[in-house]
This record gives sequence, structure tokens and C-alpha cells, in this order.
Amino acid sequence: MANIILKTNKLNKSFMSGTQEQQVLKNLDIEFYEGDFTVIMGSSGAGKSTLLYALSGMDRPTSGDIRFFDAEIGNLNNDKLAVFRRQNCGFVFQQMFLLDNMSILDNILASGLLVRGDKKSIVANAKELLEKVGLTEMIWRKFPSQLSGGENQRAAIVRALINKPRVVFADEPTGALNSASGTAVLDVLTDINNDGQSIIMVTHDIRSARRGNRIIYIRDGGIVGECDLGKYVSGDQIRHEKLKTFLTEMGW
Ligand SMILES: Nc1ncnc2c1ncn2[C@@H]1O[C@H](COP(=O)(O)OP(=O)(O)OP(=O)(O)O)[C@@H](O)[C@H]1O
Repeated sequence: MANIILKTNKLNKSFMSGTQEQQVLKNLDIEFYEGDFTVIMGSSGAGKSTLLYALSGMDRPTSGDIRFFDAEIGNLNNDKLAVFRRQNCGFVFQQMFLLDNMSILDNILASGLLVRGDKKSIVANAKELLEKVGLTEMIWRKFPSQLSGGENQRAAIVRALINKPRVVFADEPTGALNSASGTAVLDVLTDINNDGQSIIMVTHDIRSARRGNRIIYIRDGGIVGECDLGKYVSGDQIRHEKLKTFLTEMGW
């Protein structure tokens, strides 16, 4: 049995809209396991991104506990939480801002150097990841304002992965990418997962979801189903059909 990396206990998250309270996550109890590529799916507004933000410590729950490895993240103050996130987590979210006064490569190296001191290995890792997501050497020297949205997004993904985080949180990582760039990003996520890094990804995209081994379905802030797909194998049609059947059963 794989180690539990994240566990929630009666997780609730509400937002106030005027005087009305909207309860988005409702008493959620869930465990995530080391080495899994977990995919969270569900209809629009079901609470997927809210869950991802709470799990990753980007936002605080209204009530309930989240145990992340050995840390109860609700008990960490903001500074400790920031250090904890920097050391353990990578974030591949839609809004990921690169610093505009630094080249693409420097943006990535700066993130790496914040956590590790070994510049040589950080540079080597950065170049390998940049090539994998299809960003050529000419682009490494450019500044974010000189790149397309998709190029910036791929660079931001490299920055998120540079420290080899134990857990990568991804929210629609291929959302703004064309098919070839999307595949390159999914291939990188699959590679790092095969190397042992855990991934928790929210997506609407069945092609992205297919990369996961565990699919969780959320409706109205609660988990209503899950499907064990086994590890991704390219071109495995049976796996693909199993996912499609599961999603149909869930009313997707
Ligand atoms: N910061 C916020 N303030 C107020 N309401 C919010 C906030 N964030 C999310 N919500 C509300 O919580 C609900 C769930 O939002 P969430 O983004 O988690 O859904 P989702 O399942 O990720 O949807 P989608 O697939 O459309 O991205 C929505 O009704 C949304 O309006």
C-alpha cells in the first residue's frame, strides 16, 4: 500500500457572496497516495479548483483538517506554510506569472536557487525540462513579454517542476495550449510521475485525464465516484474506454 501524502478530515470551504454563504466543499474526507497521478474531474462549479487550492495550502479551508505528509497545514503560520510549499510542492495553475524583468531561463533558475544551492544541476535540469516541453534555446534568452501565451505557460510549468517537488498540483495545465504543446506538457507530467513524483491535477479534458491512474469525480463539493485506471500506457484503448464509461456513469 502506497504512503498517504495528503489526507483531509471533514474539509469545508465556504465563500460569502454579499450576505449569502455558498458552501463549496462539504465535509470532504479523502486521501491521496504517493506516486499516484490523481485526476479530479466534475462539472463546472463543482469545487475542483477550490479543492486543489485548499489541498495545496494556497487557500485556507473554512473548517476541517488537511494533513500533508507529517504536517497539519492548518497549524502552520503563513511564513512556515510558504516554506513548506516551496520545498514540497509545484504549482501548474492557469495564472502563473513569470517575472517580466528576467529572461525565461533566469525565471526558472531563480526558483531553483531559492530551494537548492547546486546551480550546475539546476541549470542542467532546467535545460532538460525546457527541451521536453518544446522550448528552444532561442526562447530561453527571451523575456516573458516577448513570448506567446502558450510559450509562457510552458516556461511556467518548467519553473514549477525545477525543484523536483514531491507533489505537483496542476489546474488545467493544457488549457491554453495547442494539441502538440499540450501533449509535450502531458508527456513531461507522465515522465516525472514515472520517476516517483505525485501529481494531483484538475481537468475537463479527457485526453489529459487519461494520463492519470486514479480519477476522482466531484459533484456539489462532494466526491461521488472514483475510478482506478492503472498507470498510463500510450495507446491503451481499454483504459480509454474504461475512463469514458466511468465518466458517462458520472453524468459528465
Ligand atoms: N474566491 C471566491 N469567492 C467567491 N466564490 C468563489 C471563489 N472561488 C470559487 N468560488 C465559487 O465556488 C464555486 C466552485 O468554484 P471552483 O472554481 O472550485 O469550481 P470548479 O469545479 O473548479 O469549476 P470550473 O470547472 O468551472 O473551473 C463556484 O460557484 C465559484 O463561483
